[in-house]
Amino acid sequence: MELETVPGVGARTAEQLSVLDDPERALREGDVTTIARAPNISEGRAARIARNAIRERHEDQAEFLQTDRARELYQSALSLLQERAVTDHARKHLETLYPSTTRSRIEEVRAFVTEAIDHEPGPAVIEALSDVSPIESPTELRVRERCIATADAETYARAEQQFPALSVELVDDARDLSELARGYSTVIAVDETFAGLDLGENVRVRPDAFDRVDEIVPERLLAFFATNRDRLRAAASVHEIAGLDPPCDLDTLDGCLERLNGDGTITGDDELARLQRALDDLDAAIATAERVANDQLREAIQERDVTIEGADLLSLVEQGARVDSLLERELSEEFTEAIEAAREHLCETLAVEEYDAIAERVFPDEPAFPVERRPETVSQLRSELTAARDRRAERLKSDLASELSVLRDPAETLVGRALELDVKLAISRFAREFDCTMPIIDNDGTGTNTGVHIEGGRSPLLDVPFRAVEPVDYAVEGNAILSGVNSGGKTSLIDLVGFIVILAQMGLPVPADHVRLERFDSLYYQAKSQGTLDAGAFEATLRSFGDLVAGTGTRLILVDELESITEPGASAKIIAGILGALNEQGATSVFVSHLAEEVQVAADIDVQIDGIEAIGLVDGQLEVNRSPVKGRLARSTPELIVEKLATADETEHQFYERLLARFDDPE
Ligand SMILES: Nc1ncnc2c1ncn2[C@@H]1O[C@H](COP(=O)(O)OP(=O)(O)OP(=O)(O)O)[C@@H](O)[C@H]1O
Repeated sequence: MELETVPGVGARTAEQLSVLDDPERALREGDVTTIARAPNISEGRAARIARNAIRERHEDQAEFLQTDRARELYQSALSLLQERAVTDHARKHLETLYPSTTRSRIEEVRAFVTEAIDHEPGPAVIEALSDVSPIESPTELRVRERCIATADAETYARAEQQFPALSVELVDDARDLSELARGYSTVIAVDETFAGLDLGENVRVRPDAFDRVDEIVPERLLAFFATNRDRLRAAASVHEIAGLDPPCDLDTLDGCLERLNGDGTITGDDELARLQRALDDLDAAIATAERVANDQLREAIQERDVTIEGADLLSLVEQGARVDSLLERELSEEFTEAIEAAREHLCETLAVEEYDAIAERVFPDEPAFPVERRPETVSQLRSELTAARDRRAERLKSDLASELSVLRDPAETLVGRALELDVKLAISRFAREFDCTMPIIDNDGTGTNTGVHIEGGRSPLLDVPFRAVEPVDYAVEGNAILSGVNSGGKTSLIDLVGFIVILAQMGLPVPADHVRLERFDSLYYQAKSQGTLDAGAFEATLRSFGDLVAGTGTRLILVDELESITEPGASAKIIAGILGALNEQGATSVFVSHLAEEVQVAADIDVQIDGIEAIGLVDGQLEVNRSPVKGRLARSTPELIVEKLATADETEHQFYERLLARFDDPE
């Protein structure tokens, strides 16, 4: 059962969802597994609840964003937020924000946002966030040197479940147990019945093992912290830099992580390091010890004049003695010294004085030249060192795991909060960079249609740098036609209206000084057609308006130059008809049109006309007042140019004046 196809929900399968009790929160968090764990919800039910919540959310969103252009505007809003997030997790999480038609949902996000925009998005936090990523579960591990033993079949099944990293062995009796101990460095006997028996050095009776999983298999917890070491450190520094309240003592956490290698082994312990080094250097140290002894002996032999009486020599030869006995007789002192030197060298270079008894056996007192190690005692030394190292490592792991066990949940919270801060900072940066304010969303149910009122709105969607965007004021209540000079900013204005309404219903701040609006049930935005539509496409467009006027609920309708789809005369009649129907429904609409007058003439109702006016021509360029003037039909660009020619000192100015008069009185 895959949930990962749904944007905003973490890439998890239902199998991985152990529990799920709050799908709304899960959606907000962007990851169904981060929600509170309630033990009595089955995976199947959890997945069902999640799917329903996701479906509802999509239906909500699909209902609100009625057209491609409306969906594009939502995507733009999302992208502007996502560009300001540092982590993939936050980008995904931001996708869980959507324009909702539900008041409670909008208010819930607004509460989150209000807190979010208080956070200062300083460069140091942003930098620290780049190393944070969601907690990862380490791969399943197997510990081979330890096993669980029980004589009870039920306990066996339970142990198999609770100790997946260990082998679980069924034994008959204590003898079996001792037998088993030969194959493992530690056997954990979990039955009470084994308590008090003498079971050998490496058998431990732990009836409490089930309550102390982390102590019995510290590797599991250590692997978790080792896998997440870097992101935990990054999340900790995010907390420090941003001044967040950490869920645990960060110095303690850091101290623990300091003692852990990336592969889950222990580091920074002198004793463990000493034993490990001794093991690593064992062969080399023995070879050098041999050399030390032999060099010393060689030198001693060279320096000595050995005088041996013929009779002694004969007796020795007759006894079949080799040169060793000669050495023993003649150079015993030197030999003892050389052997001593070898042992000392061995113990010193390995720094394992406590093993000097074994060192004595590696280089025994029996004279020989050259001096050579005793291989069987070398391997004994090696196993003793290995056992000592393993015991030490195990103790350290166990100690560290017991310190870390209380940090397991805080660790998840730590990373979770850092990631959440990334989401908040993305919103905060958006709000700060685009000078946003929280819009006022009027309560519904009052029967009044507030429409949309924007003061000082600045669109981040324009192709000019944000600082160069001229603020616009615009209010629409009921239905209006927006007229205006070419390139005056009509399309940009209805984009801004749609964009602000989408942000507001997502629960987000809007790029304006002041915005007041009603909560709409849907946004219908018909973008400008690229040219005249063929009969089929024209019919489809008309049908969509048919559905629109037949629909219910509070609607915001934005339409850009519908006249471009067909002939001007027919267009004016159609627009007038649609406006009449929408008026009856109490919808809010803005129709951008160059046919404002024609529509007004064709309409049965009083249609408000607003105009984006050119103030004049500067160096052949139109100077425009981007805020529409209410109730005024804007003069067109051609009119302005004719006016300029008529008023200028042109020889043909009478001709231009006559042209201009036609604009004043089209009849
Ligand atoms: N508020 C503004 N501040 C700065 N520049 C703006 C603003 N509004 C629009 N513009 C600039 O004017 C250009 C034209 O705007 P827009 O396409 O919205 O005009 P229009 O009136 O719809 O044009 P047309 O009549 O050709 O459809 C934009 O690309 C943008 O560069």
